[in-house]
Amino acid sequence: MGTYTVSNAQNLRICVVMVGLPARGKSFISQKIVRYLSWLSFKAKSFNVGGYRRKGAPRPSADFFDYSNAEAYKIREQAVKEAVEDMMKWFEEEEGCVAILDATNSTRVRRNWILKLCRENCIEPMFLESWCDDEDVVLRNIADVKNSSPDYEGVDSEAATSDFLERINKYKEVYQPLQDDIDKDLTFVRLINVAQQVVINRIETYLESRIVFYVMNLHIKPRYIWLSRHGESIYNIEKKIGGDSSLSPRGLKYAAKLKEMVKESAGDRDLTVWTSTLIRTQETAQYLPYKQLQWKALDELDAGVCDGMTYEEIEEKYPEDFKARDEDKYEYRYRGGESYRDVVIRLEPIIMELERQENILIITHQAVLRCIYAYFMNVPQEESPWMSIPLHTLIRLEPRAYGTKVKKIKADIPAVSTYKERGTSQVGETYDEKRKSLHILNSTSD
Ligand SMILES: Nc1ncnc2c1ncn2[C@@H]1O[C@H](COP(=O)(O)OP(=O)(O)OP(=O)(O)O)[C@@H](O)[C@H]1O
Repeated sequence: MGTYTVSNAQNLRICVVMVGLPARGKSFISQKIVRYLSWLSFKAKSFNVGGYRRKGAPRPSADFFDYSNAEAYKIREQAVKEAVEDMMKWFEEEEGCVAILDATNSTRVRRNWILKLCRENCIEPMFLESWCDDEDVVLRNIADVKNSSPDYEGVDSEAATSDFLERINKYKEVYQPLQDDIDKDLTFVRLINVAQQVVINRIETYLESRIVFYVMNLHIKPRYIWLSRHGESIYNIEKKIGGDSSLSPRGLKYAAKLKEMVKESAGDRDLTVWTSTLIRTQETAQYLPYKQLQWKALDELDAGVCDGMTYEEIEEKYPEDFKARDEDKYEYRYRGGESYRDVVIRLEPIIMELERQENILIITHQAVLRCIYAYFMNVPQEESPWMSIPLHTLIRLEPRAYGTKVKKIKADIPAVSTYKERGTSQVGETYDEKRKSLHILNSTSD
């Protein structure tokens, strides 16, 4: 069943049943939960009923969602049945841990049907309702994602908005929100107007409580997250790993230039700078005129007995370890030090805090940055430790409805490459077409 970073000792299977009117962020929340849990090594998957419905009704108008439309009702029931069937298969065949049933699930009859199926299959049902009566938020959501949905291909945005509002009205006719009294025996969370108010009921397992804590921390305000490695350090030039050395003269130049780069990218936005506790990240942040915070959790992966050595020295002194790390870089733990998995565990509070915050600039180290980047960009574990993240480059992440946009800003100040490919103790890039995906941040596009 794989190794977990947070306990799932009881080998639980959870079905998060989304509830809510259209354009309430159900798919947004579903995808975020899947990304968060996958990053923590839980097998998680979202089953979007809209996607199944599109097979039978690719571009329906609002009338399709009228409950008295018997023909359409059949198609919609078929879609949910197919989604649930696939979900059950996934639990069985792929040993899934958390499935998300992403649909409106707006009536109690529908929810009771799912509840019964879950209980028959030893799956814990957890209802997650997003309730929102803020018309501005709903209109923004429609403009953000619905007008460009495949449902409205070729339809102008005004007509799409008006049809979508009509669709919401059809759902409102039958919608039964979760209620403290009637639903008191269910495990549920209600997010009211994003997370202005959160109601939780019968959350019993640790994993459920992690999910609740995560969704409570989400917000939808536009913001940027900037990531940068520290400037080139003396150890980087000497090809040594770890340590706590100062910046090289070129690294100091980067620190000075970073102030302009951030100013240009952020404009008048206020932001907070997070660094590790190591000298090289603080020297890199020294000219930035923003509030600064140091986090121990942002310190570089601890190389244990290999700290301060070059890769060549490691290969010579610890050949078996050197080989083992190349074979499974995510799991390999340096003697007396850490693995990538260990770093992910200690970064979890950082991710949680990042979700809560607005504009943040993080100045940290190669391995830590790979882990943070992997969370935002959904990079699989087997790839993330091999990503090339060059020195003297500012990365701007912009969280969007269903993903994150990346912009890379190069300082144009030369620096050594600290990238080590599999199977060699030499550092430096040898660009290889076949392994393009591992060099995401070295590609030329933004
Ligand atoms: N808790 C929330 N309440 C309201 N809006 C939210 C919430 N979380 C995210 N959003 C916003 O919802 C939008 C995405 O809507 P999404 O497609 O996820 O809605 P949906 O409820 O899945 O709709 P549908 O039922 O039509 O599939 C994004 O613009 C996002 O900012």
